[in-house]
Amino acid sequence: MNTERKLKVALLGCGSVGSEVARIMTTHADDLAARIGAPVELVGVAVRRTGRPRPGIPGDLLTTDATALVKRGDIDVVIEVIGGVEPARGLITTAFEHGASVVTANKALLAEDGPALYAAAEQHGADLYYEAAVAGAIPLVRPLRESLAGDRVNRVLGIVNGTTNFILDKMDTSGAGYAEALEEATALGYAEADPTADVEGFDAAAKAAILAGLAFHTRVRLDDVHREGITEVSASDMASAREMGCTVKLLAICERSADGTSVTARVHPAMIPLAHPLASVHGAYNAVFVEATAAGQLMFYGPGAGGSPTASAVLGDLVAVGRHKLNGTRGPGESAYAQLQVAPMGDAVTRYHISLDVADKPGVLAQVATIFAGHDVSIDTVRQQGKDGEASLVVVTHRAPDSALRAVVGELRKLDTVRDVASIMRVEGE
Ligand SMILES: NC(=O)c1ccc[n+]([C@@H]2O[C@H](COP(=O)([O-])OP(=O)(O)OC[C@H]3O[C@@H](n4cnc5c(N)ncnc54)[C@H](O)[C@@H]3O)[C@@H](O)[C@H]2O)c1
Ligand SMILES: N[C@@H](CCO)C(=O)O
Ligand code: NA
Repeated sequence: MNTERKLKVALLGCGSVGSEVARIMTTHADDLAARIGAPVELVGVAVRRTGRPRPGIPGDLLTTDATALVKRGDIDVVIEVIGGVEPARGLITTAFEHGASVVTANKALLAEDGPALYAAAEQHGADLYYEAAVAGAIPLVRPLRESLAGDRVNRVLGIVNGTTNFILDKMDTSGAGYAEALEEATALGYAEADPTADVEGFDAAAKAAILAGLAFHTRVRLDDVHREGITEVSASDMASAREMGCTVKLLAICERSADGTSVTARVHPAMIPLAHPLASVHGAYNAVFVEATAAGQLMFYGPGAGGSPTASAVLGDLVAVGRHKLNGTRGPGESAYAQLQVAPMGDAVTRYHISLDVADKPGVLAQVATIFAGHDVSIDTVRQQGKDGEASLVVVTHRAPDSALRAVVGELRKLDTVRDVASIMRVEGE
């Protein structure tokens, strides 16, 4: 080990993740030094307020001037765990300009401006590592960026948001409504005071953009990802899923088209069969399937959130980046050479579960079936239950383009005999 040389690290942000990063850097200092090849020295911690005691962090390391910290010029690695787009973006760019490599957990920033960050890293000969940004502790970024770099990934499908998985799991197991389940997620500290990013699917969509970019070697931005959150999922949707032998999960799905020329990325709630491994992902856990031509199907599972699990991923990146710094090498930069077209949601191929309230009289089923046939959508199953001249009809389709399925629903709504389209949910995982 090179004890003359120290790896100087600056930490930006000392919240849930940052405080755990600082703690593990101290408690595992000897192992980290042995693995990197030089001792790690935490030279500064940027916080919003310095007054509060931070166990294990000497007070003289704390500063409220993050910009001055990243401009010191002697920092090897900046760890950014502030979150959000600004000031994180400016601080990371300044860190590169002053010779540091960067480890970040910031999916929102990467999904918004990843290419510019990569370009800045490239320009200054630095590393940009972000294993913690997707699925917390679960190694997923590095497998896609490195281990599977020789294969052709065709699909990434999984649960990448712990908060929403906790809420949906609670609704499924206890019959609770959405509001009640969200309240419990907030009380347990999974959901933040403002849970919008999680429940509206923004967090999962940012992760989907990052995963799609890595999987398909193509730039995919947050705006390219079709996004639906879980706020409209009702206890009755959950009950119909159960009746079909399914549960409801918020899924992120990134797929290469059948002809290989385009990709789609989407986040939405979907029914999945109880026998599917994703149905057994409970609480705030995450799980992601990666399907590749040579490798076949791989499953990654584990804690996708929380201070300590996320710090594990940050520290793994610190070791990788630290080794490169000492050896004067770099890890992989951006790989977006494939430049595949990112197709709209209408091109995604999926299945629908549609519940309709209809008039219970001759010819209604035929009318409904004609609309499906008119858009080339094949019906898998139909279930009807009649009562007092009205009937509830549940139609499950085979796979079809989302645009065709949406057109079917539009026409069904116009039929006089269809009183209400009570719910529409996609079905995945079969
Ligand atoms: N918590 C998780 O489970 C988790 C999992 C994966 C990724 N992440 C990501 O990690 C990052 C940090 O998340 P967190 O949960 O620790 O958030 P957090 O809110 O607990 O911590 C962020 C900290 O940054 C501080 N901060 C804000 N502006 C600052 C500034 N200008 N200078 C210095 N400090 C500043 C805040 O005071 C806060 O203490 C985010 O990008 C988040 O998306 C979090
Ligand atoms: N809010 C995120 C944190 C991890 O990225 C979640 O619930 O999964
Ligand atoms: Na990860």
